[in-house]
Amino acid sequence: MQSQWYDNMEKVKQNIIEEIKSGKLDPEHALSEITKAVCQCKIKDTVADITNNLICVNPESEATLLFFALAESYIDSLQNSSTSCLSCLNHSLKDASLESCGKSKRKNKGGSKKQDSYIPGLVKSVKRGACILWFRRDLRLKDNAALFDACENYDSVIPVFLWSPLEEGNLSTGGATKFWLENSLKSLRKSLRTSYSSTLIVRKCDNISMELVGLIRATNAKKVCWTALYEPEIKKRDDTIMTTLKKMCLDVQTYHSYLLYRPDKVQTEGVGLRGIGSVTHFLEACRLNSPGPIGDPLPKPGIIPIPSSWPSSDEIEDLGLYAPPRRKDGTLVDWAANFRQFWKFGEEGAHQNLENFLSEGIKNYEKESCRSDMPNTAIISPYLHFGEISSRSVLSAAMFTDLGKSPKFQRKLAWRDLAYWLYYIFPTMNSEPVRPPFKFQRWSKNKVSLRAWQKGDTGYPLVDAAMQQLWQVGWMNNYMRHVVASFLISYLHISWEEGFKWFQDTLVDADVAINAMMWQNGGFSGFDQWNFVMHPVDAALTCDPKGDYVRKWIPKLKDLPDEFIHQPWKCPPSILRRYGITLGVTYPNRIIVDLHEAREQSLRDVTLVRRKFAKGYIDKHTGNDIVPIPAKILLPVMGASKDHDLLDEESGRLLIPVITRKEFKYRMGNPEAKDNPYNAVLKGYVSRKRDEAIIWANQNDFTASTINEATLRAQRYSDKDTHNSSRRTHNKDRFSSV
Ligand SMILES: Cc1cc2nc3c(=O)[nH]c(=O)nc-3n(C[C@H](O)[C@H](O)[C@H](O)COP(=O)(O)OP(=O)(O)OC[C@H]3O[C@@H](n4cnc5c(N)ncnc54)[C@H](O)[C@@H]3O)c2cc1C
Repeated sequence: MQSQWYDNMEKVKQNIIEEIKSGKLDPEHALSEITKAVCQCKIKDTVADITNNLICVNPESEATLLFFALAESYIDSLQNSSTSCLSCLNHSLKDASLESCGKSKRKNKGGSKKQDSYIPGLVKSVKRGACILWFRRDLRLKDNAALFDACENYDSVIPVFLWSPLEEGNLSTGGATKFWLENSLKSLRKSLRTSYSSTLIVRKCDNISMELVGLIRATNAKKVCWTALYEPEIKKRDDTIMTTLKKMCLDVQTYHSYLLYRPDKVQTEGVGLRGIGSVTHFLEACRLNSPGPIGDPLPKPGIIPIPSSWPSSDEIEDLGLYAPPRRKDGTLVDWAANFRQFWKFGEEGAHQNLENFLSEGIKNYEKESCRSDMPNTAIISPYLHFGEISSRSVLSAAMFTDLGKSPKFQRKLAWRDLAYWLYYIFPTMNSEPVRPPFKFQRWSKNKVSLRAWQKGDTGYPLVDAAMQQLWQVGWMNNYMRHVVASFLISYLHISWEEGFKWFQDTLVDADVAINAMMWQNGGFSGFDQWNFVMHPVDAALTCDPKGDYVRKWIPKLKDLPDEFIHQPWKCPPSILRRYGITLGVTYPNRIIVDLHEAREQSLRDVTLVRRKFAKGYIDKHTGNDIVPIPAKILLPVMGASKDHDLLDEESGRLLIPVITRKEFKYRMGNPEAKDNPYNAVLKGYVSRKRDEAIIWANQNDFTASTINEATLRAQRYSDKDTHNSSRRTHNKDRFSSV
């Protein structure tokens, strides 16, 4: 077959060359003849065969390459004749190959997934001057479609990173993320220099649009491209930049690789709006309505063509991303010293963590991703945030390993996309409750409690260890985020907004969309609502059973025996003394003692607000909260489905019933109830042994049993109370199986 099409092409070529030589055909016309021959199927069967059977199945095959080499030889022989016409041929070839690939893909349905949107490296374009590649949160060389395309099609590629504190400041830019960004940029620039003799131009500016225009003029660039981001504010800014550049007759292109599914393409047709906010609903919407498979990751580009001269650049340090404060004596407070120990920044670090996870951690992921004392999760969130690895690469690598097909891990990646989709629909998700009545929730303004939580000084070792980890390395696993969020919201009664702000500043993966979604869900007011509350002691039985995690992050408690490590207030004073611990001095006393009462107060506060706004905000039949959203906001995501039953004609709003915690519904009907059959507090794996050990230690230590008697009695009483009120029939932590 190969020789057959080669003969055909050869015949076409000879004919055309003869005609050019004899003057019957001018070169421009010749090109259109070739275009017709190839694309309008004069040699239809051959071309279709090749493209269908070779290109899609194996883009690197000899036959495929030969096919395009032949096409290229025409281009070369006619190089000087007409650029516009050449590029026209090139486009036609590309279109033809894409079209045929589409046919082939359909034939291959159910078989291996292939790149659906672009076949790299098949058609060598006529190079078209310089291209500015505007790096943002895609700081990688692998699977970077914008970079790949620029390298394929332009004479030179100018990698640029622009930092405008004015424009980006509100969003992803807490202290920890800025530190991360600085290091990530350094890593990218190093890779560009060592592997490609290229570089990264960085500039600090006020107005990114103007800076880009300046760069275009200085480099005579013909194109600017970038990877799309989806935060509403950034998108709006980017749309304006695109309009400005297009007015300059520039070629401007955006690529979509930040997420698995573009938020503006996910629709609820066939799924409806009920269940919105849950990952199951989201995945179903993607399954039914996504435009196509996500495709395979692209390799790094072979070469990155460099310009003959580089525009000027600031130093990365000049961007002022990491600006540690100075002491009075002038020395720097290098608060990120531990970050450097813990993290390997950049693309290499991302792939290393993923590989470690896929060879080890994933084995325990399904059942024990909650463990804070073991590296059972991927630890890739900051890399995903800054695009040092694409989520497509993560998914694809995971799918290669049997264990990586773990549904739980895949769902976690979907959670990330869900957050962006919700933020796209609800652009104020980071600043106001999605459920309107919760604007009026009573929250504590106690600054001392907030500070204690932020600094890890609550007196609850599990909470404090997590907040210490956050402070020292900018990260904690998902389970621990739930523990500290529950403590802030349900026990300290401090608004989720404070938690959101603190996380934005201290997490290296701080991500407005995800952070806001999670804090709203924890703070009762999100599209979803956690049906659990983490108990600050009992959760440890699930995530840190021996206390190793606490010992690591609070070394002053490290010598405490296992049974006291999560509740030092129960430890006999003689043992505390032996290990040099004085509660209230070397380690704080608990900022709240009666956890049960604190939780009850939280329930009362929620019930109060729900009762006050029952009319219009609670579904009479199910007791679920209702979120009213103007229909016009949701029309773009609804496709052809209209969800008529949810439409309130009078107000033009869709009244969407949302997931509501069972104990809230129970309390609505029974506000004075003393019982709580749906108690959401997770008790962890109840350890009889641990409780017995505590009793024994206290009975055998005279000092303890006298001095601490009152406290212990109160504590036992409150424990008993909480325990009795829980009607759960099994001890397994529900959340760990989510
Ligand atoms: C209150 C709260 C705030 C959070 N804020 C952020 C944040 O600002 N940025 C952030 O990236 N994650 C946030 N998360 C989600 C989650 O805790 C982290 O993504 C996860 O702990 C990162 O660790 P990992 O890479 O080992 O995750 P893995 O468990 O290995 O999961 C792999 C990837 O899936 C994604 N993912 C996992 N869980 C979630 C989730 N619940 N929601 C969305 N995506 C998820 C992340 O990109 C993660 O890297 C928050 C969770 C809570 C409870």
